[in-house]
Amino acid sequence: MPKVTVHRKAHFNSAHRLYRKDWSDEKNFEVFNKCSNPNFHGHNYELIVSLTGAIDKETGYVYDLGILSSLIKLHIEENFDHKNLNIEVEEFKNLNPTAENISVVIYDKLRKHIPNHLELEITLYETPRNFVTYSG
Ligand SMILES: Nc1nc2c(c(=O)[nH]1)N=C([C@H](O)[C@H](O)COP(=O)(O)OP(=O)(O)OP(=O)(O)O)CN2
Ligand SMILES: [Zn+2]
Repeated sequence: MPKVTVHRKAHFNSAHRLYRKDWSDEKNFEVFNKCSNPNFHGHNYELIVSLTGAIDKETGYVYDLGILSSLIKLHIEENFDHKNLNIEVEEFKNLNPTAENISVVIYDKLRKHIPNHLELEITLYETPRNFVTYSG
């Protein structure tokens, strides 16, 4: 049975600040540099959600990309788009919103809505040149 991967792209624009509350501004600047600016900065995040599995004999689908698009809109875009991640998104109130941590949060939010037999991979571009992947 061949396994095929389907991908859906999405995007959201968010502000964030990389820092630790228990460090001084100086120490945060030493480690996170300009990304620790106390006044925040923003990114146009590009997200790719990938599902791998067998092709369903009846539908010819691995998974309906229309349903995947709706899941991403409901669970990711509505929570993250045009938000300050540190202040407005519960998951990052005590978690540094690095691309690594954001991709794990996205994975955890989507995993529970995706059938168990499908593998899920998150690819998150923070800038056109900085991106991370996470697959659980
Ligand atoms: N491992 C990680 N490193 C960095 C992260 C991250 O999430 N994980 N994030 C940042 C900052 O958010 C920063 O804002 C990224 O912007 P920048 O350094 O300007 O990235 P560019 O790709 O635009 O930079 P160029 O060097 O001009 O290509 C930093 N590191
Ligand atoms: Zn940043």
